[in-house]
Amino acid sequence: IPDYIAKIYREQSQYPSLSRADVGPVITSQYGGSYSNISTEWTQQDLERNEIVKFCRQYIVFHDNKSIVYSGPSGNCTEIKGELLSQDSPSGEMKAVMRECSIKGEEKQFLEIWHRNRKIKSLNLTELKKHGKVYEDDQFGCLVWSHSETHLLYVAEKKRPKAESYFQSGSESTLLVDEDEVMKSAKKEDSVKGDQFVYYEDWGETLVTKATPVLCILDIEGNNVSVLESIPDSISPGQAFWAPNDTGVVFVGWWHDTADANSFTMLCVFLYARSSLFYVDLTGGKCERLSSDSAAVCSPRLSPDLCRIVYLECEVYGPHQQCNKLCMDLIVVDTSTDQVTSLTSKSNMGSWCLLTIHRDLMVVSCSSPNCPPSLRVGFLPVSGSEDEMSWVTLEEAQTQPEIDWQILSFTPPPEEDNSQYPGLDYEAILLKPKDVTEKTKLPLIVNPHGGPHSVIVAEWLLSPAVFCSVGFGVLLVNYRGSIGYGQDSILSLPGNVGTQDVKDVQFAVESVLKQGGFDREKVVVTGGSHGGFLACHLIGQYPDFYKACAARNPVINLASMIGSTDIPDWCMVEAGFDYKTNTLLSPAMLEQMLNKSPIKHVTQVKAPVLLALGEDDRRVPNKQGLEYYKSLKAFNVPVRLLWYPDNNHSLSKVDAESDGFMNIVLWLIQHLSL
Ligand SMILES: CSCC[C@H](NC=O)C(=O)N[C@@H](CO)C(=O)O
Repeated sequence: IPDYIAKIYREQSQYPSLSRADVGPVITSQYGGSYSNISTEWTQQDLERNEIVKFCRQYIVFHDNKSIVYSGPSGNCTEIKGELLSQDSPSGEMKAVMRECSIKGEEKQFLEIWHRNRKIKSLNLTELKKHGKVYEDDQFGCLVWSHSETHLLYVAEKKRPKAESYFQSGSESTLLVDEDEVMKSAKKEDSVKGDQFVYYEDWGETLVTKATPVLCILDIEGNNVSVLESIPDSISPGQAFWAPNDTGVVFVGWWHDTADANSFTMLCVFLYARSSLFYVDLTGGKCERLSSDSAAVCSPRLSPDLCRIVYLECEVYGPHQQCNKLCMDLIVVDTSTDQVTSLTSKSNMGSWCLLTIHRDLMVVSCSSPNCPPSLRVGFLPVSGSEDEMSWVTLEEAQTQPEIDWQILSFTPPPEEDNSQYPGLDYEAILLKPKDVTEKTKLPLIVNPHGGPHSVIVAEWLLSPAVFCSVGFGVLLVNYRGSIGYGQDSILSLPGNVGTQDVKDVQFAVESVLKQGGFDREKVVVTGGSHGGFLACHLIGQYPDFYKACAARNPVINLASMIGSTDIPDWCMVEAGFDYKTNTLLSPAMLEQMLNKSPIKHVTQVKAPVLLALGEDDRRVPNKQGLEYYKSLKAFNVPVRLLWYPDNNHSLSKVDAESDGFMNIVLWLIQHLSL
């Protein structure tokens, strides 16, 4: 059995995901036709190399600016190695690449400029020592060409003064005997004694080692990098772009509490903290705030007519991922009328993701739980004709015939309605193996997502697809509090975690069992993070119902986690309190946190538990899972612990993800006696 399942996992993991698409400028060919080049980036697990590989493929799309006349690939796939960031220039003539490579065992970062078929510049940023490592993450990182194509804007770690010990050999000035030596030493880099072991607070999970971002500009012609000095120390900049005419730069600035603005050890930083849009004028150096100073903003974009900035805004702290994100469907927002229209209402594809739009030419990735991602292009129809939207497929994907899926809706029973936010429904996605006989009663895996304010959309999902291919039904529950169902749904959950979400999942499972087709004696639960919190709650609150459980980095005890997670605000908000950085926890607050935690029900647990923990998890520190492991052992519940070194909260390194999957499926099979 394990070999058979591993074979299916290997096959299904070979479907790549689209991570990016760029549309080049419209080119008129010598025969009069117009075309655009589209470059796409994909990712795929490479089980042999134990890496997620990134590759690119180009396509050519002939069009008349309204519809597509002809399209197709213009080459094969090429693997991308060492690229941290890349960006084509607006004219399409040049490309900038931020590259990391190892030279004689030392990691170096280069900024390369490519022109047509050659590399015309390769600037060793590490040697230049103007700043620390470049930020390549989605939160702060950017690489943006100026409109004039003469400058590049990016974010990097602020240069830190060299730190040395008071006792470092040669550091004592008395050892310098002649004056020349004293002069030479003064010219050496400034160093700070005694700061070698000072703790630098960073931005937490997935942003470790990133503490103090600065905006940097490369003057391409002059080979000169300058760090923008006029941004106040109390603001960490990111997500930047050039203002029209390149006279300034717009960016998101995260405010942080500064104890000492000149030291690097002052931050009280969570990405969910207050942030505003800023403009820094490059001629006079003035930095001004453009948006409110009491909200959180992100994802600013300059409109194509260069007249407006579009960005997302939400309240500071409160539930993470509260209503400020468009997802689930591809929609058009008419900014003059506020009307929202679906472009994909006629499609049976579960999920549409807009990768880019350039002069109304859209590039999308679409997929379903039974169909891996395919690449499509199409022109945005004129307002009112959204129904006529027509898509051209550039890269087709095969529907998996053995998987059936549907979206289910649930209305909580009256006693579970939330009196403050009444009348909220929720949904779940059910995957079932196709072609099973009427009499077959399938085992069911229940999987609530994490967050809790996130969502499982009806897209291609590797693990559920493999579970289904080997004979399990999979129920993915978007309980009340999931995103995509409005702010009321999100707000209904904080203060009610461990009850409302648990009951929503249980009600969904009971409803599915009533429909028939599943074996009531073979129901198991899996989940990661807050999904792991729910899985552990469910086996504690319904001890005879679930026959096995598998949890990735689960939240076990809010009271013991608040002091060690990188997002303590999460613990307070989800437990039902307002968050302030200077709140002192009282015994009553800690008691409320404990009461809402799965550890409260540990003595009831009967289901065997598989725990998968990341050694470097900063979000839900592995001590949480260890606390549960020790308690389960103390109460003689079968438990197995998988420990993944060099892995953080997501356990998404290829070996961890594939090993985790195999261990989970075999654990469930073993404890269901399948
Ligand atoms: C203190 S972390 C609480 C759980 C975590 N929430 C936010 O980061 C979580 O559930 N994460 C989910 C989804 O983001 C996960 O799957 O890791």
